[in-house]
Amino acid sequence: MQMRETIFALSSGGLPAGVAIIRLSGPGVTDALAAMAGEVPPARRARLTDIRREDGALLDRGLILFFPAPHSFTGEDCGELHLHGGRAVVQAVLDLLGHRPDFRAAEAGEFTRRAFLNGKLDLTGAEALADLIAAETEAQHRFALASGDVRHQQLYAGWRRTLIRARAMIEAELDFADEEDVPGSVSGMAWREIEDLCSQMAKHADGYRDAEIIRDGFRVVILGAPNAGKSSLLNAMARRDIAIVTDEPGTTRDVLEAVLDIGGAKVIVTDTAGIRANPGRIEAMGMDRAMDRARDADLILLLEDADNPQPVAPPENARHIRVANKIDLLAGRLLPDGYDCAVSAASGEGLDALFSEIGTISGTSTRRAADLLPFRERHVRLIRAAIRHARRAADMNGLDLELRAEELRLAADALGRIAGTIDVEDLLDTIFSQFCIGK
Ligand SMILES: Nc1nc2c(ncn2[C@@H]2O[C@H](COP(=O)(O)OP(=O)(O)OP(=O)(O)O)[C@@H](O)[C@H]2O)c(=O)[nH]1
Ligand SMILES: [K+]
Ligand SMILES: [Mg+2]
Repeated sequence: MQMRETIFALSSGGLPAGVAIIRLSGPGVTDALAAMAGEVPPARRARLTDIRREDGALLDRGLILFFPAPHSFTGEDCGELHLHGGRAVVQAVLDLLGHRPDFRAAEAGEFTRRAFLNGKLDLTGAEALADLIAAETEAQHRFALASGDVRHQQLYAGWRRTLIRARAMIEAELDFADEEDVPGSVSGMAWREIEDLCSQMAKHADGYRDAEIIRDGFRVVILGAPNAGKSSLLNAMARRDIAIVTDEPGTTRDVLEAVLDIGGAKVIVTDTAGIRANPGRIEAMGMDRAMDRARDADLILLLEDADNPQPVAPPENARHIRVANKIDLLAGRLLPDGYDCAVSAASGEGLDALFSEIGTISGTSTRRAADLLPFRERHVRLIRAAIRHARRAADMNGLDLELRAEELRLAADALGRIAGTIDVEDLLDTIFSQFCIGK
């Protein structure tokens, strides 16, 4: 796809910086490079050169690179200017580019959007790239790389081919026979294959919860009676004073969060209001919030004062471990049975063991970071739609073959939308606007 306008942007981070990289893409790249550097450098070779305005004024001395179409990120002619990362240097070069005819500043994600339109990557590839740029933890980093892996595209494309092939077989049968679906016929085989495919797709879609945990974080909620030391524990885990700690029961009313990196995985720890019988009115509101968070948690730490245990019941079916706090107060006395971990939020004792316990439990999800998991809700929705149509087709035994073929077409189309093979125009703005400028 040939665009008329050449786009440019500062693609490196904030200024000032050691080096700033300005990226260009579009039909005007060669002219712009020649005008600024005297000549276009050989393809894909960095050249150190003076960068000058039309009137000959020197703006900087830096590296320029030229990536001729189609072997570039966007598939168009692309250029890069590696400048000294001063604000005035960069501004002068951006101004110069902005004054060229048919040049304009790129919008967020526009380079990647052009790459998609030119077939350099599919939609899942673009989404994985956005995740790679956003990745902060080691698990998110590994996950984004796995998501962008060609095996991911092949998996969905393979499923789609199976559906298209099955439909072709059924349509062939339509052409040759008027009678109903005969067991042992060609389409009988196709139906078994569709059933297998549906279970495979369902299993894949179920992995989305793990994907969410890797991307958005594993949610740990501290729950317990007033004064168990919940806020103290949050502060100790985060090594910062996030929550107010006092010896007054009922200090915490709101939910407070800390985002931690435990063993390379993102973990969100939440402190909540203490739970007790006969609370005051405001306290009761805090308790409601606490229980809401606990219901949504991936893991609840049921915290008790080891010296004065007041157990609190977790929400039904919620995954939880029992943690004893204030073990420094036991002074030689034995800890009662039934705790999974014992800590002192005051001294820090036992925190490492608690972290490693949380790491073990969250690890069942984060260890899957290198697996092929659906990594966007959009994908899961489309996979589930594909399963629905394919199952409908398979279950319509004895029914109109034409209707069944149509359901298979709908199933294949749903999968095609994941990669952006078919009608995605409406999606593009949503997906590409999530990028930063210059990508
Ligand atoms: N000795 C000792 N005292 C602790 C420990 N952890 C917390 N405390 C004390 O226990 C009291 C209550 O601590 P908080 O962290 O406010 O307890 P909380 O569970 O958040 O209380 P609420 O927000 O009121 O529900 C404070 O006086 C803390 O200093 C501990 O490990 N050892
Ligand atoms: K308190
Ligand atoms: Mg508190």
